[in-house]
Amino acid sequence: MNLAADIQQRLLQASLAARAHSHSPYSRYAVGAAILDEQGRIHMGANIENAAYPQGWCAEATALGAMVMAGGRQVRAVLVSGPGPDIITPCGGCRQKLREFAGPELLIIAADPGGIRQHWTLAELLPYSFGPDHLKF
Ligand SMILES: O=c1ccn([C@H]2C[C@H](O)[C@@H](CO)O2)c(=O)[nH]1
Ligand SMILES: [Zn+2]
Repeated sequence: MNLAADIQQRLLQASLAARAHSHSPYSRYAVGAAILDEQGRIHMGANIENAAYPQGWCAEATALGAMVMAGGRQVRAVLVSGPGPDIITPCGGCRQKLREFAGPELLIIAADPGGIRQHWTLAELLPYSFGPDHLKF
């Protein structure tokens, strides 16, 4: 995995700070996400649940929205933090949402308050993915 250690630490701190804003009174599973965009900026998000359960959304979705509204269009890396001890992995829907703004080489990092736990590429988590290029037929 080739993302500088200091940038990974910045993503970790941003993700944990975002996680503190989680609105997750139903699952009590607070999640934070930090996205590194093509301009080297970091965008943050937390999961936001809803009393009408299906209307809640994931931390990755919040962070993607923040990135797009700031003008970012490429995700270079994403760090997702959960409560631990089990390693968090982005849900299937978020893997696809990330695919819109990144290719198979996207670095996905999992963490918890104890630190970074795991690295994957998007290709590992979403093989044979459907992406924007499929619509250039
Ligand atoms: O990668 C993940 C996995 C789960 N959740 C949220 C959705 C829900 O609010 C809670 C429990 O599933 O965690 C995320 O935000 N990101
Ligand atoms: Zn998700």
